[in-house]
Amino acid sequence: MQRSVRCVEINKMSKLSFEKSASRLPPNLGCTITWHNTDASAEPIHWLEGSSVAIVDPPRKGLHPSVINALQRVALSERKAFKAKSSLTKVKDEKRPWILRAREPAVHVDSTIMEESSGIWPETLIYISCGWDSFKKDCKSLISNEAWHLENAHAFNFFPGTDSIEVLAIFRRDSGIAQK
Ligand SMILES: C[S@@+](CC[C@H](N)C(=O)[O-])C[C@H]1O[C@@H](n2cnc3c(N)ncnc32)[C@H](O)[C@@H]1O
Repeated sequence: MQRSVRCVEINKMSKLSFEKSASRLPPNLGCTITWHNTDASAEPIHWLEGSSVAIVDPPRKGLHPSVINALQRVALSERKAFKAKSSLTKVKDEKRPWILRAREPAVHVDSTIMEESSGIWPETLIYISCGWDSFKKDCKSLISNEAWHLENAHAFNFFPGTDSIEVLAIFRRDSGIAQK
């Protein structure tokens, strides 16, 4: 299967940094990397489907409730119902101009066209946090119904002299529950 990385970012200005970072990657990665300028909270299930690993690096306030909800449902095998619901929102006309619907990549690294994959859902969730309080809240929600379990978490003081703590946490989907 063709390996791929999909990057989702609401701020269109980050396109430049993405392109700069992508240009530093070695050639022939054998991997498709795309950058999508969109609101990940509008249709989170779309971005989770087809990914074996999800990496989230939310702002200080933490993950949007819709993303938490999608992650819980993915882990609890409620994907079918959720996907059906998600397809309905797909055809619905979006009246809110601030909601971006850029499913097509704005930047595509590598020439391979990425195929829509289905049946694959994240088994691993990597959470990078710059907000300790919101991380604790999100962590509680993710592990509350045993959807995910926290495998490992490390705190980093990237900015010595400040009380800013970055947390790198790894969650795994509970395989027993995922088989349901
Ligand atoms: C802590 S920063 C991480 C940025 C990037 N990962 C990096 O290391 O440079 C959080 C990022 O989430 C983006 N963001 C916030 N809400 C979002 C949303 N609903 N959908 C997609 N991106 C969002 C912000 O624009 C911001 O760039």
